[in-house]
Amino acid sequence: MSTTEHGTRTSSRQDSVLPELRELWWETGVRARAEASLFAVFSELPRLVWAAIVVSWRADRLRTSVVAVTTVGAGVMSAFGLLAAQRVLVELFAGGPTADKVIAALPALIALAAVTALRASMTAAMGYAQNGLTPKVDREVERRLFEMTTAVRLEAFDADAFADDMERATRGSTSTTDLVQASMNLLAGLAGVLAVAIAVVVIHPLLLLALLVATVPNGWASLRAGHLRYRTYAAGSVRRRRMWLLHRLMAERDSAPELRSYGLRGFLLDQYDRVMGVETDIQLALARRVTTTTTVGAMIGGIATAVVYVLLGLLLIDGQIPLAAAATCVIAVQSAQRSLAVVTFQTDRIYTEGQHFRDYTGFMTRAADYLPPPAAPAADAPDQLREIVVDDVRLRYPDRETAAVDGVSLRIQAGQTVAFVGENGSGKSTLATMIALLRTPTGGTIRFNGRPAADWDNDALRARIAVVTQEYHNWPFTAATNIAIGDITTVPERARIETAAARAVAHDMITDLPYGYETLLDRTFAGGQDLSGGQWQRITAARGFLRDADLLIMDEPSSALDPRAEDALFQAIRDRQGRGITILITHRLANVRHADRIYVLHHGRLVETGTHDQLMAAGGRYADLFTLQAAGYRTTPATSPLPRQPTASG
Ligand SMILES: Nc1ncnc2c1ncn2[C@@H]1O[C@H](COP(=O)(O)OP(=O)(O)OP(=O)(O)O)[C@@H](O)[C@H]1O
Repeated sequence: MSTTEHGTRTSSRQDSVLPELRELWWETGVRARAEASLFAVFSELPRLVWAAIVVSWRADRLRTSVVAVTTVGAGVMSAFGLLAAQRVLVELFAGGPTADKVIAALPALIALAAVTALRASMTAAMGYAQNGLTPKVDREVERRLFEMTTAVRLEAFDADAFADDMERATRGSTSTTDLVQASMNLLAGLAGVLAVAIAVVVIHPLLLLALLVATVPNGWASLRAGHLRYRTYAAGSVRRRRMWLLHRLMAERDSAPELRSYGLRGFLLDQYDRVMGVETDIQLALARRVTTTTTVGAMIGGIATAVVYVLLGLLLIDGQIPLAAAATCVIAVQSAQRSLAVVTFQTDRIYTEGQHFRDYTGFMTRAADYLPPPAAPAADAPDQLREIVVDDVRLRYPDRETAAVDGVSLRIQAGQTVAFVGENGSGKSTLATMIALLRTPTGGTIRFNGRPAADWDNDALRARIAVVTQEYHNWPFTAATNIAIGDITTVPERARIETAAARAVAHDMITDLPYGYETLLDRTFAGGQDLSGGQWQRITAARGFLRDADLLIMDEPSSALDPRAEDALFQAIRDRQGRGITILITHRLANVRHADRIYVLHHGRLVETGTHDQLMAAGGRYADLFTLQAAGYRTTPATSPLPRQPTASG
């Protein structure tokens, strides 16, 4: 079936709910807010404007003060301007020779020119201060977000919907500048409206009511349109994430080879059509509703303005107001309409951006629950890690029925090299991440030199631990910095970096690169290079060796290494024996033979413990796995000691 046919097929059932469009918990809350009444919008406004002022104040006090003063000043000048204009008209419409009328109007004319110039300079100063505020507010908010996302415990990333929550918070952080700007423009618009209202009331109170009638419908329409747009945004967060994912899968280098070798083009384009079908439909429905709402609002607004002018004419004919006052009133109506248009537009903006801003502040509050507890007063770090005791430790991931690590107890002492072995998913990495203080156990305790982790200064304790994880990250930095990440203070210490690289069999490979240690390891940059999987693994192993930590955890450090590199790496690991603690996780059991102790995990439980010889003699799970693996290296086929895993074909 062609792509177009796929598209047609899916567009005919656009309303069907695709499996990936699952509604998440936070969307329910967002929808409730998005469905708030107009009354709720207005009642929310003062709080949002206040929040904007607080953010702005924190970012730059001087510029915030300038904006506040010029906003009020410009409003006052508007009122004076109108009153001066009325004075000019009164003098010009009075009886007598024209020259006398002009001379009489001259003081008011000079006053009008002065307040107009003053108002213009205040508006210019306000604009200048606002432009300077934008980058400061951006920085203030974004930095706080990054401070939070880099501080939360790893568990946060396991929690359902945390990624969505964070995506929306990122959007919210960029909304803050808009919120601040809109709040200031709103206050400026309100000052303008207030000035006109005061001037109009002086002329005739009834005109104030007419003014409101002329502007409220447009205001309602623009508020409603903003409200609809937000609802659509809220409902589309999961879909947008999916689109982003598809974009990456179809347009990026990493997925390009598999996409072609497995012929995934049609499949992915079909996925795209499905998601976009739903998206397009929703956007079209939104456009229809927004257009209807704004058109109706504009029509009612137009009728209301006509009513205002008719009313003015009637008052004039009736002799209720003089001609000069009526003329001033026309100017006032137009000025008020301009200011009120600003007010309603900015109200809409504040409401819309305010929702995103609340996503940001809400995320910051929720994410704070994942911050590590503050260090105990006077908490310190041990001089050297002498002993690690894992006592009945368990960890269950959110949304998982069973514990990944279930009641594990063990003791590791200084100088020991221990190994965690077991089948895939048996809990080895989870146990190691708890010992590395990256995750907190949901039960039991881990003690370092006899004290629970919570009683130590965790940052200082972590500095004594080096971890090479299975899911290492290829940082877009130079080869030298990629290794220095293991102890970022060593960036300028080339000798240490090179020693660590040599231990991880990475030195020669790095010097062969076009710029040696200064080669940028990311092809997206000019002159950047990419490495093979095994070469990256050597770099990450070097990262682990750099700190010469009291505790080194190596989780599958050799899965991509060639036999020679693997042998050299394990030799370097063995060199630590008797000095520091090393925890080794590997499926290549030949490499754990030298370990002082081997812990065998199965379904999260510790099922066997001992040295290689003890475990082989016991003839249990370890012996089975080892014998099976060893059989693969024999030249003559051996009978498998393990029952084979059932296959799909039986
Ligand atoms: N972030 C996570 N969220 C939910 N479940 C997880 C998470 N990480 C691991 N698990 C689950 O916990 C169990 C133990 O995983 P773990 O990675 O500790 O196993 P492992 O023994 O290291 O496996 P492998 O040999 O494949 O590396 C598995 O069932 C896995 O699916």
